[in-house]
Amino acid sequence: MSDAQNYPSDRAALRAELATLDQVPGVAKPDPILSVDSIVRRFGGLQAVKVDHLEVQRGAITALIGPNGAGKTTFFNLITGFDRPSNGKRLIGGGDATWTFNGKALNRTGASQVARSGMVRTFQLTKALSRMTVLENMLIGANDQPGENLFVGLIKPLWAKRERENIARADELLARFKLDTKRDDMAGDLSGGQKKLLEMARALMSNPAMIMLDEPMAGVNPALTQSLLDHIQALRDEGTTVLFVEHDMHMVRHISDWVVVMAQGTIIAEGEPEQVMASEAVVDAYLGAHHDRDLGDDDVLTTGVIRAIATEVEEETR
Ligand SMILES: Nc1ncnc2c1ncn2[C@@H]1O[C@H](COP(=O)(O)OP(=O)(O)OP(=O)(O)O)[C@@H](O)[C@H]1O
Repeated sequence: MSDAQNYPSDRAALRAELATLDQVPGVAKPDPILSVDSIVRRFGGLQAVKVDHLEVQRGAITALIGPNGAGKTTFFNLITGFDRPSNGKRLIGGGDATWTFNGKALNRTGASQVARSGMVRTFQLTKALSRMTVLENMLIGANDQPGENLFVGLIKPLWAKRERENIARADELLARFKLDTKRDDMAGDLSGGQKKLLEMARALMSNPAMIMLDEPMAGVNPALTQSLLDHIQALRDEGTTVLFVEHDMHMVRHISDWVVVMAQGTIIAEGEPEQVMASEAVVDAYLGAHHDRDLGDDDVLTTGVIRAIATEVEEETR
């Protein structure tokens, strides 16, 4: 995590810095790793995304929340090169959508190049390749697979060394995510939660500066919830920037340094978790679609409860 020295690794210092910002949509960040301008995506007559300006703070955990259909996944798809803006410069007569990551313009960049530039993502529905082993899935995540570079691919000692390094990195990550005992199992045999962990571990194979997680908690049983939270916080502590979409408000409250709220394609609020989630506009926008959601009640699933369940299950499966 090469950028770690460039920003405060101490969470309190980072949050204190963020607390000084105006809590308004599009507010400038002290050290943005991602900066997005004027991005629009229409599907027929529907304007799914219209973001005028957004900056994501380097080294922070930023949550992107909003009701179903707010445009969160579409926004992820756009900035990671899996979709193109309706006002992209690539299009004839296109407009002015621009976004830069680590100072590099990405609006003309395809998905694989975006990943190479250090911004990797996971998907709402896990994309573990079920007929490949867990280790093989991990190796797909490496940026520099031997077969990808013709020169390296032709010279056996070079690719053999690269392959060994990639396997070592995969084993290290599998151990970290407690998937090492599953290394040679088919990915299709993993539980839903383990597939989420595998996807996150695979995304880390390329040592990204920023990881984007689309609903990391969806389909994860409570036993693995704390483990996922711990992993995400550990990433931030090591200097990786995290941007995640999530409907689980407990998770958002517990681990985010900053929260961005989307509704009907636009950013309607951003700020510190406690303040944003208490704001009337956000509660209105959110509860409009989620009458059953409580943005503030932490009584039911406290971190302590989750941790206790996680420990129990871990002991059982050992
Ligand atoms: N490929 C597509 N074709 C047509 N409409 C689409 C397409 N992708 C998304 N949309 C529409 O764009 C809007 C935004 O969808 P998107 O999936 O980005 O929302 P979201 O905030 O991620 O929702 P959720 O929280 O349910 O995942 C929705 O109205 C959706 O139906």
